[in-house]
Amino acid sequence: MHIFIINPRAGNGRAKRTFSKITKSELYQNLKSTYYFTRYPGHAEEIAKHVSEDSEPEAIIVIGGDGTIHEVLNGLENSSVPVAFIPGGSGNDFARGCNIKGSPVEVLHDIIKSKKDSPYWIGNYKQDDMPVRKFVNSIGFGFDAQIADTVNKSFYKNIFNRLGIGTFSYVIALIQVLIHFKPMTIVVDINQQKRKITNCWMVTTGNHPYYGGGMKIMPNAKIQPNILPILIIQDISKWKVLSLFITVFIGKHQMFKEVEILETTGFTIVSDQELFYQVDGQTDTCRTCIVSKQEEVVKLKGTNIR
Ligand SMILES: Nc1ncnc2c1ncn2[C@@H]1O[C@H](COP(=O)(O)OP(=O)(O)OP(=O)(O)O)[C@@H](O)[C@H]1O
Repeated sequence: MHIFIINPRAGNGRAKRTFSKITKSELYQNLKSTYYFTRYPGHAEEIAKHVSEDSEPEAIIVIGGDGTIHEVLNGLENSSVPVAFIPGGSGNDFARGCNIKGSPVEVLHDIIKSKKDSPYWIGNYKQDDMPVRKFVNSIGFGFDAQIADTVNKSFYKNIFNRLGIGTFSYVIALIQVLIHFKPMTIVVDINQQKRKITNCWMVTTGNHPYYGGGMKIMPNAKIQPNILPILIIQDISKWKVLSLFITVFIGKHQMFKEVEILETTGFTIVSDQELFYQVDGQTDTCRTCIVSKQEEVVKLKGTNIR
């Protein structure tokens, strides 16, 4: 039995339309399957928990965006259940990172016909005294989190998404945040060494290179066990931040001397003040956060991970 979880709100209804196209295919009609539409934020997590606890589905097929796959992988109770993803969101960085390409029916074909699952190493994060959760794409603290928050609350996100230029929202939000942003002072424990970073703009890590709808923020990140690259930006002028973010799209921002990328197995970030963070595009605040790579793999179906 294949189980579809569809977020009808993802991509302004794109996921719903994608599922509707799929249901018309012979491939779907010959498949033993059932489906669930999510009804509210957090529902995909509940559905994934329930179906992976109570049964052994052949695969859970997610149709949505990064927020939906984030919820499903956080709800997954049984890591032997394979998961597959058909992009239907607005940013779709997870699909980009896993090299999932083609029309929805082609992607479904790859999922159903693939003989081998690909391992995917997700990350864990633990904010303050909250339970450990998982991040699928990236987690970032500071400037990028404030941009994500501004985009999520903006009136223009849906307009640009509908026009197919969703990344433009990030450019506008970047300028809005840039005007008021105050760099932070944090302590980061990386590779058993504590560093106090003053005038810090952002600290970000990811399981693959992409975020913000295609920005290659972690150019060297690979889908791999144990290693988490960490990117730190500090002591940079506001004008330089603008030019830096232009180069992020082609992954060349490493050439700025204010950008540092280190390899870690995990890190802890501590701040005296509430710290904005984004995880897979959703935002919140915390004072401390422990970030690491999860040892247990997620089994992915239908990807072309290189
Ligand atoms: N029925 C629903 N009504 C409102 N929100 C929902 C519903 N179902 C799920 N959600 C929420 O929708 C949010 C956005 O979903 P998702 O991130 O998958 O789409 P997106 O934002 O369009 O894509 P991306 O993150 O790739 O840019 C999720 O955080 C999820 O909690």
